[in-house]
Amino acid sequence: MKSVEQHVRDVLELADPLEPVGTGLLRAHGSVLALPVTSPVSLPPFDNSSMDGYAVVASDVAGATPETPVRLPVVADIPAGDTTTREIAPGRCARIMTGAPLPAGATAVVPVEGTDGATREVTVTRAVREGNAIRGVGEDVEAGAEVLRAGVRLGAAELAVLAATGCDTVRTYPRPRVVVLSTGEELVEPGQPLGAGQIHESNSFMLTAAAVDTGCEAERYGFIGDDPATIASTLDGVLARADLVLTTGGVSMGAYDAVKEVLSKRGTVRFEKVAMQPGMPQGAGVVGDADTATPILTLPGNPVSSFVSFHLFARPLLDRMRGLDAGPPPTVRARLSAPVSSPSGKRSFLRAALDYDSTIEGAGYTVRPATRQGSHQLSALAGANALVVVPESVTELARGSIVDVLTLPGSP
Ligand SMILES: Nc1nc2c(c(=O)[nH]1)N[C@H]1C(S)=C(S)[C@@H](COP(=O)(O)OP(=O)(O)OC[C@H]3O[C@@H](n4cnc5c(N)ncnc54)[C@H](O)[C@@H]3O)O[C@H]1N2
Ligand code: MOO
Repeated sequence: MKSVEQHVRDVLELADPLEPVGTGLLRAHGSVLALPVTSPVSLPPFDNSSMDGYAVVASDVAGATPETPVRLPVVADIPAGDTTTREIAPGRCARIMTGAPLPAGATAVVPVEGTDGATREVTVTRAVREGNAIRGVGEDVEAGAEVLRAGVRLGAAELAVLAATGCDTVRTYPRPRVVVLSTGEELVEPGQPLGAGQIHESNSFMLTAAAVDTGCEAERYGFIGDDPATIASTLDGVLARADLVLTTGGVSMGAYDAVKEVLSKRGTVRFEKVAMQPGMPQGAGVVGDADTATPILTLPGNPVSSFVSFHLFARPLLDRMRGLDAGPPPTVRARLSAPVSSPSGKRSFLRAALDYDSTIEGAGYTVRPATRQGSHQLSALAGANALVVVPESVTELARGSIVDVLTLPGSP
């Protein structure tokens, strides 16, 4: 059987990072920056006050106390946004608001709490040092400096720094467009009654959500039956609007495993058994014309198998497409709170709840494996935030063993 690592390598060969595009800031939220951004302006762009108060010459108020107040005439009133060029001479002051430009000649700001707040002649009762409550030009960012490097994921803070430097468009890797298509004659749309032998379709909801969580634009095509001609024409129809197609079902050894039948005759998809549990039957390749070939991963139909396959194979590929490092899934070491078993020769990915435990000496993680580990058992998947990895050569692990754990969205 093929190793998990080899299958990851083969999947990552299926696509390069997508061609970067220019995008407005909010549209770029969550995307990855393709080029570094330098600031054309200094931040702050001008010396300004960090407090509401009075711009003064610091030496004028050096001796100010409640017992020995200093009185200064107020020659100007400067709100934030004031565009007038202003200046104060020694012995005078200007009332100034937070964010307002510091008048020339001023060397400090006395907060309003250190004064009587008067508007014609102010009484200052607190001495301040030179530079007090002044935010100097460029003390945050100097004009020409790099503010974000290529490869950064744009979150709230990154969008703020971009906007602050006046940047309204950035070059980012587009979000991969993922189309999710499930197959199976037994499937029924949720909300509809079940007939004999039928189950409600769930994989396409799960994978569409997982793709969105991975920073993609995902389309739930829904599901179709096992008719090869319908599968072929449906795939042809979605290729043009997908950077990655994910299918589920129809890839094992069954007599009606139609995805395998259809894709064995077109594209480069190879169907293989990967030495893992769950998720053994996998297909990966590209379909469509050479210049527009679209990667496709055919994931197994069992819901838990499909979920685990997404995190091990689809997520790294999607990360690569959107400009991130497609490294191994994030992993922590944790202490098992219950014994587990695993088939020999396969790497198990057991659904589990990971907790950060500050009572452990030196602090650390504990991980509680779910009791229902069947690849059809969605109830245990729903409570899981991690996957315990049991190596191929290990069949039993005792409670208390230290194990590798893949973290999933929502893990501590
Ligand atoms: N003789 C063998 N049988 C099976 C093998 C094998 O090696 N030899 N492998 C087993 C393993 S492991 C898996 S995993 C499954 C994979 O099967 P398929 O990918 O062909 O998937 P299906 O047979 O279509 O469905 C499997 C299972 O999952 C349910 N299912 C399918 N699609 C959905 C969906 N969209 N939403 C919810 N549930 C779905 C389906 O009803 C089946 O119960 O094969 C084993 N068999
Ligand atoms: O590999 Mo299947 O995914 O065990 O259930």
